[in-house]
Amino acid sequence: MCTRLRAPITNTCVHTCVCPHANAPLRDAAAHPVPPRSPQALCSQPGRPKDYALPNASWSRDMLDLYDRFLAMTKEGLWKRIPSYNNVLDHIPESMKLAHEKKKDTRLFLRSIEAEGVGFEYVMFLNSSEKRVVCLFQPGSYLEGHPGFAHGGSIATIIDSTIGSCAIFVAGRVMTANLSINYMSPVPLGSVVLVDSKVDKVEGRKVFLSCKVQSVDGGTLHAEATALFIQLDATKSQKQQASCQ
Ligand SMILES: CCCCC/C=C\C/C=C\C/C=C\C/C=C\CCCC(=O)SCCNC(=O)CCNC(=O)[C@H](O)C(C)(C)COP(=O)(O)OP(=O)(O)OC[C@H]1O[C@@H](n2cnc3c(N)ncnc32)[C@H](O)[C@@H]1OP(=O)(O)O
Repeated sequence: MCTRLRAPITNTCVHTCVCPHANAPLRDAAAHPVPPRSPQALCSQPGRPKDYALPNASWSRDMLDLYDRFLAMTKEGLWKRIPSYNNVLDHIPESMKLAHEKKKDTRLFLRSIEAEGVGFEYVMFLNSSEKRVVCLFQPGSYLEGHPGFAHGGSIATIIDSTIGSCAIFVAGRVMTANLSINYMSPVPLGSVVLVDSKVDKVEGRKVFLSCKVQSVDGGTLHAEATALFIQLDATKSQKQQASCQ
């Protein structure tokens, strides 16, 4: 089942697919052990690229419970799960692709580690009316910085991508012009954090956003960030594209 979602400002349609199987009813975690669930088992759509933003065997109980909570909220219609592929072009509707953009052997940075559970395990949910994207993030063991904790660059990456996805849904194609992060508490590898981003204001092509990275129980503020994204100027980017043909 796919619902077409109109981004409020740029009138872009973004397909968000809510997998019928993934709408599993909320589990009573104590009563039911967590069966390993692979994306293929949950939601494989023939001909579609693999959607990585679905539970897999590496997801902890915290991650699965949080996922179930947000998935339940998608039923009320305010929240939509954002599918996630390993090539950035798979996210862009054909109508928004630039003429020269053809799929090559590239990978979205966050999806560049194929093995489950050792890289960026994450799923994003969009609340279009609040201009907000929340990302459930479980950093894997290959993202280590200080022993046992996620590298600051991996935190910056998940923040940049969450805030960036929020900016995209409000302003279409954007690029990060400025990202400022305060790190308050290190994120343990394997833990689950909520990356909660929102648009604060839009001034012409400038989109100002903010973001907090918190523990699931809300008790720890790991980081907070502000960012400026610039909506790409079609003429400029085409000019740039022409120059690099
Ligand atoms: C499409 C819908 C699909 C739905 C997708 C759904 C989910 C997404 C899923 C997958 C995708 C995954 C991740 C996507 C999310 C995030 C993507 C990551 C984003 C990045 O990782 S991206 C890489 C890092 N990023 C760069 O590599 C940018 C390098 N940079 C430039 O490319 C230019 O710099 C640019 C384009 C930024 C601006 O260039 P430009 O020529 O277009 O605009 P210009 O310079 O005229 O600036 C206009 C006004 O912004 C002000 N301004 C500019 N920069 C400023 C700054 N730093 N501080 C304060 N003010 C600033 C000026 O002062 C002026 O202000 P004013 O108008 O008031 O004078």
